Formats: sequence, structure tokens, C-alpha cells
Amino acid sequence: MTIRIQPLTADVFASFGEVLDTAGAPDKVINQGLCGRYHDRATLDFPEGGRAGISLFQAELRALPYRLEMMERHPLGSQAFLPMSMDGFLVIVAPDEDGRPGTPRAFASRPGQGINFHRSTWHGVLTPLSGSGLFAVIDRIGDGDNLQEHWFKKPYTIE
Ligand SMILES: NC(=O)N[C@@H](O)C(=O)O
Ligand code: NI
Repeated sequence: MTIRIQPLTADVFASFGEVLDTAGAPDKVINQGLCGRYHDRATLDFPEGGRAGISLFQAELRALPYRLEMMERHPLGSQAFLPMSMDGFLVIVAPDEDGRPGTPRAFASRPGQGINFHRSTWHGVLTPLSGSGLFAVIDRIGDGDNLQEHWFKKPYTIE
């Protein structure tokens, strides 16, 4: 089955997580008026202990059409992907259907956008399509099994 990539917007992504960008006016202007602060724009959620960690991911670039073989989720915490280059990337999510991913949805972020997956949101792994492939990732550091994978019998084609 082929999944068509759509533009990423806060509305279409709302049930899966938050989109971080500087659309519109900043919530606060700081630093003697020289910096706009887009304040508290995503929710870090680690209900069963653990703490927030910041890691760097240096990911290989992928190409389209993209073969989606697996989706994963983190039952113990949210996960944010913040590109460290001005490049869009591929964001793949799916609703949960009885403990497995339903039909995936694919979005292309704009340069300068980051995302934060809600805890337990089914998602594809970090998928850069251009640029450096370097991302800051904010997710849960702690004990317990925070990774659930689902491998599709028939991979999807994302394009
Ligand atoms: N496993 C890991 O650290 N990365 C994944 O969670 C991912 O979403 O890329
Ligand atoms: Ni993940």
C-alpha cells in the first residue's frame, strides 16, 4: 500500500504530538528585545519516573519512495526530534489499533520545524531526507522498557 506524504501542520499532527516552529509572533520577547521566545511549546511526559535527556542523533539520509517496514512507540515517555540543520524531514505516525499501528500517515516538515511525539505514539524512526542528518532528540532516560516495535508483514511505500 502506498502512503502519500502530506505537509506537516499543527492541526493534522495534534493527536500524535506537537509541531515546534516559529509561526506567528513569539510568546515573549527577551534579551533586550533581540530574541523571540516561543515558550513551552511541547509537553515532555515521563509519568513513570525517569528524566528528560538530550541526545544527538546523526542519522543516515533516506530517499523517497521510502519503504516503511517497522513502526515503534515509547510507552514510558514522549520523544522530540529537533533538526540541527535547516532541512525538512519525514515524519510518519499511526493511530493505535488494539496495540498495533493502524494505517500510517506521512508528513513532510518544513525547514526549521521540529516535532514532539506524545508518549506511546506509533512513529517511524528518525528519517532525514536532506541536509546533515543531525538532530537533537529529547526523550526519557531511565529504567524500564521504553521501546515497542511493530514489524509489518507487508511494508508500506511512502512517497
Ligand atoms: N531508538 C531510538 O533511540 N530512536 C527511535 O526512538 C527513533 O524514534 O528514531
Ligand atoms: Ni522513537
